[in-house]
Amino acid sequence: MSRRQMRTSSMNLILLGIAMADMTFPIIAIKKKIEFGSWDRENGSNLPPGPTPLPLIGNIHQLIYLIWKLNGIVPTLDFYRKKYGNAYTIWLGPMPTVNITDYEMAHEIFVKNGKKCQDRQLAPVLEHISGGHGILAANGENWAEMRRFTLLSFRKMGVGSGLMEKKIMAELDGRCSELDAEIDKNGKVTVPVDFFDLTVGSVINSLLVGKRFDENSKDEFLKIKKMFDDSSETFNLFDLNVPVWFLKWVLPWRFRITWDARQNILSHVGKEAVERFQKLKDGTYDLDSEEPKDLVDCFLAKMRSENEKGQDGHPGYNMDALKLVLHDLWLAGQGTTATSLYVGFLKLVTHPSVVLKIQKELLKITQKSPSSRDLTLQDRPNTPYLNATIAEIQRFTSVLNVNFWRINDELISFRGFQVPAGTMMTAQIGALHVNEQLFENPDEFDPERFLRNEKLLQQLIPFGIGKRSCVGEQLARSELYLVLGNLLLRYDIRAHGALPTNMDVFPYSSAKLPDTSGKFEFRKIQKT
Ligand code: HEM
Repeated sequence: MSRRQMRTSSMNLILLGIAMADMTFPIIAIKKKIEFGSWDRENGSNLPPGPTPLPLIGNIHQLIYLIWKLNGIVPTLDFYRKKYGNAYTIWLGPMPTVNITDYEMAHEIFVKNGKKCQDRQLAPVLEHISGGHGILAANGENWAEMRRFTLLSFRKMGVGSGLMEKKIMAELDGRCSELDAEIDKNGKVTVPVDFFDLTVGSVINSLLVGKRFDENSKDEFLKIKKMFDDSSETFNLFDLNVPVWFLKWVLPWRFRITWDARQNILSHVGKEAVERFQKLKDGTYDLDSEEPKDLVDCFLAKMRSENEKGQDGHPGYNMDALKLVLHDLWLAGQGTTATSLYVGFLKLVTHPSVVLKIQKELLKITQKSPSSRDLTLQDRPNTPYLNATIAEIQRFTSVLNVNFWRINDELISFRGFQVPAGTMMTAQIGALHVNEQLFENPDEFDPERFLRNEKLLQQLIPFGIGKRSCVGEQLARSELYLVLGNLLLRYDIRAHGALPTNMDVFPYSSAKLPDTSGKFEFRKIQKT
């Protein structure tokens, strides 16, 4: 771990402590108008077991100690699971949080009782930036409308169908032709993490604003990406709860780093939308609502039709909301997918027998006389080994150390527990994916676990569960399948130098960030 990383990690741990001493209660309790004590047994609540909380500070002191001792949030959540079972309560100050680490239980709460827990506990700093618009840091009618709109627009643009597949493949082919040019000269090419970032970033950018990242725009993309990574390094449980005024006045550098990263993404993705809106007003651009070019076109068409309805139109369709939706999709879809691909290749180059099995499976399907072809989404039912490997990669990657909390708006009863309205609850995906009751020997990279027990595929929830689960799941699944599968068909891929082993450089932050210094060597596989 570099000195900078060590500094950030220690800082995160200290901040976690300050945060919990104790901001959470006044902020959430006042906002949600929840009375202190509403979690008492007299009020009919019977929360799952957990460590004994102290007045006001709850379990914060134990949390900080364990996170330090066990070196991370996921091992701490796993420790509590082993001690108290798959549903346990941890008190962040005087606020209880109910944590679930088992699939069946998560399904019972977040799917069967899905409507009762649609709202997120919004990080004040993110809510401040979003103003309640967008998808990620929004709740209620605004969130529901934007989520519906996004899913519908994705469908219109061919996500999950051949149309999107063509776009992903065109992007991959473009990137591969750059690699091939280098291989033709030197016999091999060194591939850093940027390759995955740019491939995924371009697919999302094309979907959102109709542009891929080429030679001219790639530096701009990498700059924004770096800013966002820097802000993610420091974003932890503290930022999820602390009020904006505290950040602004006591830790202005910390507020600025989050604010700048978000504003930069906003202005980058928003620029194209604003320019197009202006052209539409000037009459120099027209919308094709039958075949929208990208998400901006879909939104502008909807905005126009809602405006035409006058008072009856939905007020949520305006330029601010468009910018926020673009921001959220870019933010939520870029790093998650690119990290999964990068971690995937880190695992694959250290497990050559897995690669050989995948290649054998894929060649059987794609290498038919007289020529070979690319792998397509239609092949999925015939590639169980690749499917299992992608599942195992996603289990290992588990992009969130601590999942976003939902807040239930009605009492939820499960397995004899009674969780009153206003409680923070979540399926802790990271901890669930290392639960040895579900995934035997969880530290081992073992794709075949999913072939030995097919039920396991259902119990893996990398995209979350319930009403707030991932909007980009279909897109991400298509990208992972096409990019991983086709790269393995085209190239012999090995490690370039020593590979990093640290899969979570900032184990105290809310997202999992692997050491991205790893590089790969690609050589072309000669095809028939
Ligand atoms: C491998 C890639 C991805 C992973 C592992 C992933 C994972 C997740 C997870 C765990 C959540 C939170 C679920 C919860 O609250 O329980 C989420 C939410 C979300 N994801 Fe993804 N995601 C990925 C790719 C994408 C892509 C490609 C997009 C869009 C282009 C996207 C957009 C979103 C949005 C907008 C939300 C918030 C949904 C809401 O609040 O209603 N994600 N994702």
